[in-house]
Amino acid sequence: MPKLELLPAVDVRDGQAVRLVHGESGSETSYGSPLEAALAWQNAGAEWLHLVDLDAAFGTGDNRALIAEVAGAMDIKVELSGGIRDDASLAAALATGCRRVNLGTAALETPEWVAKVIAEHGDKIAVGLDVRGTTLRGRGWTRDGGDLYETLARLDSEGCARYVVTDIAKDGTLQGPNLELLRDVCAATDKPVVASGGVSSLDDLRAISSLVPQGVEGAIVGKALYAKAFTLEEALKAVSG
Ligand SMILES: O=C(O)c1ccccc1N[C@@H]1O[C@H](COP(=O)(O)O)[C@@H](O)[C@H]1O
Repeated sequence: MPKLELLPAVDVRDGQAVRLVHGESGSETSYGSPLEAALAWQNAGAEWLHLVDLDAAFGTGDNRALIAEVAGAMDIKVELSGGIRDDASLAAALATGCRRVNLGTAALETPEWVAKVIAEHGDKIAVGLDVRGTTLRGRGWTRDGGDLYETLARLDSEGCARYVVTDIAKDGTLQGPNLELLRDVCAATDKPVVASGGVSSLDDLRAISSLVPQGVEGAIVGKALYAKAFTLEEALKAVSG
């Protein structure tokens, strides 16, 4: 059985690495230079970086040049999110050399475009399913965007390669992941799922690891690393099997 992939997160707002609580604008805690944070995770042994342009996601500008600098400095695989909603933003994202992009709002608001880019780019496209309960949220998680399972069925039928599932109620809270949601999503799709939101401890990572046979491929870890609940080296060891 493959081991759980860990994706340490660097979320960028106004040029800084930040963590939010429940993804709410204004709840930021700042952790300094995004490049330094990303290099620290790479040096600690990460194989992936989850890199988010929060300003682009919220519609408060963008950090496109800085995101390109960070992605370009990485020797590891980069998953890029935030504000990728049309041909121009997708081209800019892919030009960073990232391994894949996450589409959020676009999957809710412009499904035809998303179907087109899934067909064109295959597994370079993942869709972020950011949910409250079973209702999807877009535009910086401020607007409802439909039913999780209806959208998942549509995206599956269009060949979407992978889903990044975030329980907004858990994100940035250090309250533990929503394992029930992950189980339910895995039961509804054959495609791999990356878990996001709530990881607080090595036991949480072990619990997510136990869902690898059901289809969970990876876990995004944010606040717990920045708050030093554990080190990335400890996390990688915990999921190494
Ligand atoms: O990661 C967050 O904390 C976050 C908070 C609020 C909004 C978005 C957030 N993250 C990522 O942004 C994309 C969605 O961006 P868009 O809707 O495509 O512009 C989503 O995949 C999250 O990974």
